Amino acid sequence: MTVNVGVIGAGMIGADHVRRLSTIVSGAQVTAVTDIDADRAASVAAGVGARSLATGQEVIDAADVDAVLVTSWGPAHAESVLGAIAAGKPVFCEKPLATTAEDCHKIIDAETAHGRRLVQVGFMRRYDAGYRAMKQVIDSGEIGTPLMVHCAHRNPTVPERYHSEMATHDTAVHEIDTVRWLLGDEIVSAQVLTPRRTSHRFEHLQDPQIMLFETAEGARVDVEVFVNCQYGYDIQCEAVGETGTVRLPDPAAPVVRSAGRQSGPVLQDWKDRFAEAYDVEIQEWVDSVAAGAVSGPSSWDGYAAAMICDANVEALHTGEIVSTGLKDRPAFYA
Ligand SMILES: NC(=O)C1=CN([C@@H]2O[C@H](COP(=O)(O)OP(=O)(O)OC[C@H]3O[C@@H](n4cnc5c(N)ncnc54)[C@H](O)[C@@H]3O)[C@@H](O)[C@H]2O)C=CC1
Ligand SMILES: O=C1[C@@H](O)[C@H](O)[C@@H](O)[C@H](O)[C@H]1O
Repeated sequence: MTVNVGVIGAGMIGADHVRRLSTIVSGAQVTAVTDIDADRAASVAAGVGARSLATGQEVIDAADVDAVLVTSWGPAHAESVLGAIAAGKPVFCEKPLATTAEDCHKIIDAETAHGRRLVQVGFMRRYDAGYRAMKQVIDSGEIGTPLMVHCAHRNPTVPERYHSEMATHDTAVHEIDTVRWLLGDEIVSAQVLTPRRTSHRFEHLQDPQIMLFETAEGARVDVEVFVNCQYGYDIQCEAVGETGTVRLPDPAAPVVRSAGRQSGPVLQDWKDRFAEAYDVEIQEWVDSVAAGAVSGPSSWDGYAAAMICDANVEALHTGEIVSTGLKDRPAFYA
């Protein structure tokens, strides 16, 4: 079976997923594309022989669209996801699921009323080979009960429009989801420490930030977000258990020994770091749609991330330890 995909939002990652669906992923084709920038939609659609349509609703309703991929701006996500659920069509939504926890909850309610899962959220690190290998080690019990996780998310620079809250919503949101998934545990509180600021930043930005989370089972998680580190895109993660540790491997790269020095490259762009993870993520989504059983990060995971991000932003502004207020995961999302 070929899954016909309709795409809402043909910007940077939308166009990249269209390319991926057309040239890398098997069992899928892009049949319709929309964007509020009609020229962009037309150009991306033409590149893969798809139709360009005027609105997201037209894409959702199209007879030749079996499943919907939402890659518009965050504030527009909820409307498209709710539209897809109303049409009974599987929908892959790039993070965030919605920009408010309230909208995430509307999606949970609509999906639950529909009676089976339709939504997958684009937390692609769960598809990265290194993180998957880490999870296998943790789940095997080899390092004992996890006690701590140390993470770092460093970008070389960010543009002026990036502000302090984005360190949570745009950046640490990946660690928030990844740690919940790695540990199979929920984050119950958040605190943010604000070190001396780097001079390599726009004046309005608190950079770096150290985020401290506690899980329901009592593990402690620290996430360093440093988005003007200058030297590269660097993602680090180490879980410490009662009897051992496991560390995320760095991407494979040649080690050069020359002129009395040993050196190797550091990636500069997150698109390169997670390129393979995106491929696997979209392939597994297509396969799950074809099999009629959507899996992967769920609406509940999107909601939990939104709640934890909100608590973290409050913690940034107040300096307090803030409870995430998350209730138990509903059986529907077990
Ligand atoms: N999982 C990941 O690692 C990443 C996820 N993202 C997420 O993907 C989403 C898109 O990000 P980018 O591609 O970087 O942004 P972008 O600005 O390059 O593209 C967004 C596109 O959506 C279009 N758009 C906005 N509202 C629309 C609507 N109501 N209907 C149709 N089109 C609409 C815009 O015109 C634009 O072309 C964001 O939610 C972002 O957080 C982005 C980068 C990486
Ligand atoms: O979502 C993303 C970007 O918005 C963000 O800026 C990067 O640091 C992330 O790693 C990437 O996955």
